[in-house]
Amino acid sequence: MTERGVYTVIEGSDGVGKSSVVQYLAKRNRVERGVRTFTVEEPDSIRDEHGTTLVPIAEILRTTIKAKEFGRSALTNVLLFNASRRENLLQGIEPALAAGIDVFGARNFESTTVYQGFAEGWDIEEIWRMVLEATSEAYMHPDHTFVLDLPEEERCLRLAIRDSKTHLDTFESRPTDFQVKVNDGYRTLADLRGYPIISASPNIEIVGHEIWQYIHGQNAA
Ligand SMILES: Nc1ncnc2c1ncn2[C@@H]1O[C@H](COP(=O)(O)OP(=O)(O)O)[C@@H](O)[C@H]1O
Ligand SMILES: Cc1cn([C@H]2C[C@H](O)[C@@H](COP(=O)(O)OP(=O)(O)O)O2)c(=O)[nH]c1=O
Repeated sequence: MTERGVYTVIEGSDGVGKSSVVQYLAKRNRVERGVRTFTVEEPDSIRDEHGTTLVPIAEILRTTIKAKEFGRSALTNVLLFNASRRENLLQGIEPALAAGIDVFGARNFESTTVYQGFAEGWDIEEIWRMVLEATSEAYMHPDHTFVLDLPEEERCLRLAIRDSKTHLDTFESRPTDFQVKVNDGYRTLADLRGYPIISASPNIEIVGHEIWQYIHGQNAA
């Protein structure tokens, strides 16, 4: 019987380095361990090792979600994110894990908890109930979850550099008090659920290696 793949999630605010860490870990997993590895950066589609989109509807939903010209309530955001992750799970993540493919993901239901719950004020219990209805216990309990943490000034600097050529999306353009709730929300959630909080300040090799050691070393999370 094929051994099930390992699902690892990196969480944290916009611009802390989730995507960079996911790409670092996926590459290292392929090169050092020779394991087939996919990546998913919610709310985008899961992608294979060539960067090919496996769930086109998730990619389409992401465009709608990020369009700040379309006003919407917190509940609509919960529904949109859950629609995207349901299809990603059913068409991409679950079949990959069942086939023995490892999956590294940026964001999971903690993002909805923090952004739509702690920051936008939608009921947390209700969010968890709705995520579970759209997904599964396995989705809500990945093998590993890590939260990246970065001082607010460093985070803003990274976002400014990354997005200098593009425009800020629906969530990135929220006012500072929204962002404070997001940052605090991640720390609260990590404490509550026992997720390791990783400092995202050092360079990507150091941040990525620390998480790699958690996964494969003695500090297994
Ligand atoms: N450890 C790091 N040190 C310096 N810059 C980083 C580091 N990690 C990511 N970056 C840069 O910061 C920006 C945001 O990183 P990204 O991975 O896109 O964050 P996220 O996925 O959390 O939004 C990118 O320009 C990226 O190259
Ligand atoms: C998955 C998810 C994302 N979001 C937000 C966080 C981001 O601001 C935005 C996705 O933007 P994206 O650019 O894909 O992520 P990032 O900025 O981390 O690279 O959607 C939620 O509000 N709730 C959710 O459940």
